[in-house]
Amino acid sequence: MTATEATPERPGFHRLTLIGIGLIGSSIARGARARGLADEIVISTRRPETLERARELGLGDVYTLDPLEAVAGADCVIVSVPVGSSGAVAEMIGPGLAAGAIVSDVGSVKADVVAQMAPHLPDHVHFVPAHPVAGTEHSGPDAGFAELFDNKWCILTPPPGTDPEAVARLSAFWRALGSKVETMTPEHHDMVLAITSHIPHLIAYNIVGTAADLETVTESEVIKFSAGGFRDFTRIAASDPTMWRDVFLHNRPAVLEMLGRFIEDLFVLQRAVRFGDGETLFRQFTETRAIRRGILDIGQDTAAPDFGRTPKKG
Ligand SMILES: NC(=O)C1=CN([C@@H]2O[C@H](COP(=O)(O)OP(=O)(O)OC[C@H]3O[C@@H](n4cnc5c(N)ncnc54)[C@H](O)[C@@H]3O)[C@@H](O)[C@H]2O)C=CC1
Ligand SMILES: O=C(O)C(=O)Cc1ccc(O)cc1
Repeated sequence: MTATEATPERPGFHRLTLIGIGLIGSSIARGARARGLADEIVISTRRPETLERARELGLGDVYTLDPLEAVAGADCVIVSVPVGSSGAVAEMIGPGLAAGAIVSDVGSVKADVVAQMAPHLPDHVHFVPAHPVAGTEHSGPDAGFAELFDNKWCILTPPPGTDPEAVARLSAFWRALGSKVETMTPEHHDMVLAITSHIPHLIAYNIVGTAADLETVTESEVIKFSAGGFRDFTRIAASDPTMWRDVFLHNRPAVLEMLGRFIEDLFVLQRAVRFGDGETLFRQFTETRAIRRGILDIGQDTAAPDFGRTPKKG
């Protein structure tokens, strides 16, 4: 397939450049290769060891540490680095981007990433930020797999005035990778993801930390008796520290808003426990059970952070 032949029915790119080749970048590479979505895949990353590993795994066709060389002649560039590095990467690649290229990312945060990247991108490219709501607690090029995006959402947040054809081409690419695509504003994305993904990760990091402190008192009991719920939290709390540090540093307003609401609601439950208010507890648990059943009924469970359901890969 060539770039000129690509249509929403026959999606794909001529030269697809992936900057960053960890869990998400390498899953895109594997998926694009498996589904014939690029004539050529160019891979660039910051560390020579990671690039060498990508080469050993055969993830692409061209490998370079030079981001400018990587983006030359690319009709699509996808940046898959921790969100705190998005601006620096955009600054490096900006001068080398070809006219008409689609530039995208996969960051878990959108408003701040758009603010970091947009000033460095020339007017002659189409900037279509994206977030595949699909992942695992693993990271690095070995962790990716071609099916990661199957039946998962990919959210696009194109700035107002973005060429609809570029949005359609990137949507078609993500659909061909297996995703369901939805478009929204970056600000709305950040609020939704704060409560559905970012706060759950913060809670997991916190509860495992609290339990680890207890463990020093009770020796190995926390691990020994850890039943379903806690084990699932430990999976989430094993997620990459750099990536998650960046998410919390770059989605502060939405995370603080949702954390405030969460803490208020937690106090209500704490009060109910303290005063033996079984009615409040029962009502709350009944409501949340109905929400879970509703999610399963409409087949949307893959869209939510899935504490423990994703099979371990890589
Ligand atoms: N891990 C997950 O479950 C998901 C992650 N995301 C987003 O995807 C992005 C990448 O995450 P992962 O692939 O999980 O991370 P990862 O840690 O597996 O890979 C990150 C890659 O970026 C490279 N890198 C870091 N800084 C760089 C720089 N300045 N220039 C070039 N390369 C650089 C690293 O060497 C590595 O290859 C993040 O923005 C994250 O928020 C989105 C959906 C799910
Ligand atoms: O591993 C899990 O359960 C996840 O929640 C993966 C994940 C992490 C970050 C995202 O932005 C999207 C999905």
